[in-house]
Amino acid sequence: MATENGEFSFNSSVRGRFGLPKIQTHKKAEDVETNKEICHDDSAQPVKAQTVDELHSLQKKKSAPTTPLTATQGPFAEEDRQKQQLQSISASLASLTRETGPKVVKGDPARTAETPRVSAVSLQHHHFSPTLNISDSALKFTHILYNLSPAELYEQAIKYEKGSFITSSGALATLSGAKTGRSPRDKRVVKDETTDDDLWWGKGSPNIEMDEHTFLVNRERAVDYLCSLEKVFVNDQFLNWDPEHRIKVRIVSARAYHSLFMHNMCIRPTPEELENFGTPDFTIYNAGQFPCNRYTHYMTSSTSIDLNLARREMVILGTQYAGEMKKGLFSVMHYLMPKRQILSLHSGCNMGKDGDVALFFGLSGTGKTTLSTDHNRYLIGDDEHCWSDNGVSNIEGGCYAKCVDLSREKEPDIWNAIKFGTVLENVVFDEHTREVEYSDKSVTENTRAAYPIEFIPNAKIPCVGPHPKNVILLACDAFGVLPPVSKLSLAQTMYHFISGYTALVAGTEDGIKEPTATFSACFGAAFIMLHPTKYAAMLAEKMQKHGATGWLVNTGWSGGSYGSGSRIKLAYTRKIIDAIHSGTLLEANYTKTEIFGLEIPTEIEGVPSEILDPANTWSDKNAYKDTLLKLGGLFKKNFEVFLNYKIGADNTLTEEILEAGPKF
Ligand SMILES: Nc1ncnc2c1ncn2[C@@H]1O[C@H](COP(=O)(O)OP(=O)(O)O)[C@@H](O)[C@H]1O
Ligand SMILES: C=C(OP(=O)(O)O)C(=O)O
Ligand SMILES: [Ca+2]
Ligand SMILES: [Mn+2]
Repeated sequence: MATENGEFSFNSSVRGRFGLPKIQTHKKAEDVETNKEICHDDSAQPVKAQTVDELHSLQKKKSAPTTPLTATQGPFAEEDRQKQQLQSISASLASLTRETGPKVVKGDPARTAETPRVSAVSLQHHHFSPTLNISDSALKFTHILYNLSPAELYEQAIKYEKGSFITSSGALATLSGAKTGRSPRDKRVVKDETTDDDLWWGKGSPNIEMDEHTFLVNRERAVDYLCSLEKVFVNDQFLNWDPEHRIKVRIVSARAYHSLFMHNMCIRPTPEELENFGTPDFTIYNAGQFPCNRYTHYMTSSTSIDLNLARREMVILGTQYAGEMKKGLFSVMHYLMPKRQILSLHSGCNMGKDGDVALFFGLSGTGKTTLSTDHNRYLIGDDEHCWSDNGVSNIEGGCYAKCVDLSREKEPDIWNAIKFGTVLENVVFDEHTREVEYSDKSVTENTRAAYPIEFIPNAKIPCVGPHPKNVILLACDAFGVLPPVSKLSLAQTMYHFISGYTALVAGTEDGIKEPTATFSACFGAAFIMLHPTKYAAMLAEKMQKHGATGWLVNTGWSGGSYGSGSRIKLAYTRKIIDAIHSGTLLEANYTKTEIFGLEIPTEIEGVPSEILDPANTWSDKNAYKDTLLKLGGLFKKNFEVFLNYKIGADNTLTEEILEAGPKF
């Protein structure tokens, strides 16, 4: 019987009639003699604690210092280092109008009694006159949760962030709030003397200008918001596995979800690397819960993602979608790397047992993550890479997979990566068993899993490889007229790279919708900073130099457009990709398609031959021709803006590229 306070007890009258016999507690004579009055439950030693607090303190061991102190460093070296680290963080969080950075202290404010505290540190601008007004925020402490471990971040998320739960496989389910995808129209880039000349501005460009002053207004808003909190998360991590071109990034955020996401997505420093981290090369201020002020110049919504290349800072206001941080840093790399003659790529990348590397370009949802994650190959990365004279390197330390309709059978490696440490965004799960229902789109269709790359069993660590042999352009063609695979000439590869086509179907719920074509230069116009032809010229030069072959793979529809046809089976696409990797497709027989002039193979092992030419798969031949012409027209129209550009130093290549588009 349950009592009022939930305990369970027997009714005494019931016990009287049906209960167990009473336990006899008479002392035996021998026990009294040997002084064993107490009845022991077990023979183990009792704990060495007098209080519960003392007992709890026994549970946690202090992390061992990683770098042994040398004699010359002296006993205070560790304290000095900690102080320097906190000073650097206080400098990052300093208001630009007041005299000091915030007083920062390491550790969880809820556990100050048990956290070994380094004395509070704040950055002093000694050159400022002391008459400058001190604000209330300068009188309080901001607790810094610095590079916490996944376990610590789980605890923070579950304790303080609504919508955080552990799923049955051990992943951390989170909600990203009102925004469940990126907000490209809310991106702003500071236009100053340097960027005015360097960057791509105007029609088609993702770089919408803002001035330095407005950036500082938003930066101050974010910093004041973050410093007003009791605690903020700070991640110090790296980008780019190429040690020569590694970038140090600091992410300041207000949510454990954001900190764990970036822990997974950026390269994680070793404890030694962290000790010598020093000053970051780039800093993100993520104040996503707090909106921007729409009375501010250049603001057209309550969301603003602001990039200032001169200050090497990014400010996020009004969106908690975590992908904004990783793709924001990607934009930065699209500026920094080409300056060093390194090509930055919106592509997945993997490598065969023999060292053959393939790149997978494509817009969101076309299959970069799915197809670069291949059980028979080494994964170098799923989304962002650099191609330098040394070969390829992943920019990131993790993967960000779409989870909608995820199945263990079709994508076992991604399925198995969703375990303890993985951030699962916006998924729906059973409230009791915490089994995730991947087909449920109640929150969003863009459900995601972010996990460290080593969660994929055949990840190549370090994530670098030799020069690519195959460059695969992925298009999810919802019109259903592009062939499942075509072999491209260099000029065709450039034409399709600059076009960056895909066609997705917006809103899959009510009724059949027309597919809408998207053209996104370099398969990532939202992230490039220079004119598309700059990246195209570098890609052409590298492909030529290293003898890479270009391919166009349609991961979208076959046998009709969205609504009448069906999506090409993932198993078939995998067979096509296998044939590209093995080199057998290069040796196949080819025929040429009309309009687009694409070379299509007549046979591929494991793929029904009749689907290789889309003309065969449509029952209504007139509808096929009309749709093909329609898509060709869209390509032509999109390319008009590129007609007056030269690609690289070679005039003939430019002419060939213009010739490589659809003809009718
Ligand atoms: N034939 C196919 N090829 C590739 N992906 C497919 C195919 N059919 C269905 N899909 C699904 O399309 C989605 C591709 O998304 P993803 O790999 O995350 O794209 P990206 O990384 O380019 O954004 C996955 O959910 C995958 O299961
Ligand atoms: C995170 C993203 O990348 P992708 O969809 O290419 O995986 C995104 O575009 O928001
Ligand atoms: Ca993308
Ligand atoms: Mn992806």
